[in-house]
Amino acid sequence: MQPTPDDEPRLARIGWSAPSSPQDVAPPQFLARVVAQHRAGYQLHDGEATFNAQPAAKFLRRDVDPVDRPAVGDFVVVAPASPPTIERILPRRTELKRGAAGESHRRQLIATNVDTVFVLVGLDGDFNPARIERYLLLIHGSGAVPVVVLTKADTAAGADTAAAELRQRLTDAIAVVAVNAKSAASVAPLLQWLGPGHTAVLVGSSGAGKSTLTNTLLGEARQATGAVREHDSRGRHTTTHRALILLPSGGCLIDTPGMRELKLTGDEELDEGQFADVDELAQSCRFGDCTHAGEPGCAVQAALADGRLDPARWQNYLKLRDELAAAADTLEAQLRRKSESRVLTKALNRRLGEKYGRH
Ligand SMILES: Nc1nc2c(ncn2[C@@H]2O[C@H](COP(=O)(O)OP(=O)(O)OP(=O)(O)O)[C@@H](O)[C@H]2O)c(=O)[nH]1
Ligand SMILES: [Zn+2]
Repeated sequence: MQPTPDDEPRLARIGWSAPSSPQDVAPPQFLARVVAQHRAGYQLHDGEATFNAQPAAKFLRRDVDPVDRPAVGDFVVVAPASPPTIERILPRRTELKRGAAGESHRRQLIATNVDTVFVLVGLDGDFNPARIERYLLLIHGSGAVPVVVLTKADTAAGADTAAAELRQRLTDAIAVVAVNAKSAASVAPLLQWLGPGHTAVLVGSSGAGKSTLTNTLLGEARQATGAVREHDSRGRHTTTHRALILLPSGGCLIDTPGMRELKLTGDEELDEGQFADVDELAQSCRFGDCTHAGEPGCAVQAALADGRLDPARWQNYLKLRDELAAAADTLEAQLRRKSESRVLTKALNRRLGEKYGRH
């Protein structure tokens, strides 16, 4: 059974848009959205209120891949037990991932069913086109649409030039909007990505204006006042607040701490959309494995020579490729260290076994 028409407005508030295939939700089970994940369980929103829920036992089995567990943004089928229990995850429209911090090499899901990722960059000291391209790379493949939002356009000198330069550097498919994040009129162009049934996230470094923009979109200063500084069990600060923000425009924003720290994992590939022209050139080189470093019949060098390819753009492509390669190397080194430490442990156990007769 599909959600009844009565449910639609309620679900639209939490970013629900009609699924491509019918979802059977048999009452008393109901649909809700994961808005936060805590050590102790999940926080869900049913379009009217938030409540705590537990995952069904099947999600906790050790052999379940973490990406197959409920994540922030998921629409889930809930059984109204005490506590309410997440029984099923509905198919995801999009998946945003990042490299896991620390030991693990696994990629972590940051959020699902996100339609738009606003990449916030201040037009002040923060402005760094290369970092913007890294963000775009991360978003590429997630299914979400990136929009670059240049904040502080009201204070920065040369804002127009910077925006124009960035537009030239990026593919036309990526929107670049310069705003004063404090002004409702100035951020109005962003509302086209924030209508009913739409979900967006804000990413960008500290001070880029994420809270400011959120407040302006809300029309009230709720983000700062709603945030509470808490100590978790390891004594670290964690900011807890509502992770799913329902906007007056009908859309919603997901804001989780993890979202704010997107980073490269080495798994990403160069965005074909972003460098379609370069890829096309590279494909017409005489040698399939052309390194474009001076081989005969190199289409890239030819295009550089006759001005069809901008040298800055080519440098940029190379730099990004190197960064990706470096990230991939780091990943590989991590994996190697892990397997080496396993081998060392085995050797140590063997020596202990020989010395003390243990096996
Ligand atoms: N004039 C102007 N100031 C802005 C704009 N955007 C942000 N600011 C200011 O920049 C500072 C940082 O903005 P925040 O919204 O706190 O930045 P944030 O991205 O939420 O930062 P974190 O919470 O550390 O991640 C604040 O003092 C804002 O008032 C803008 O478009 N114009
Ligand atoms: Zn070549």
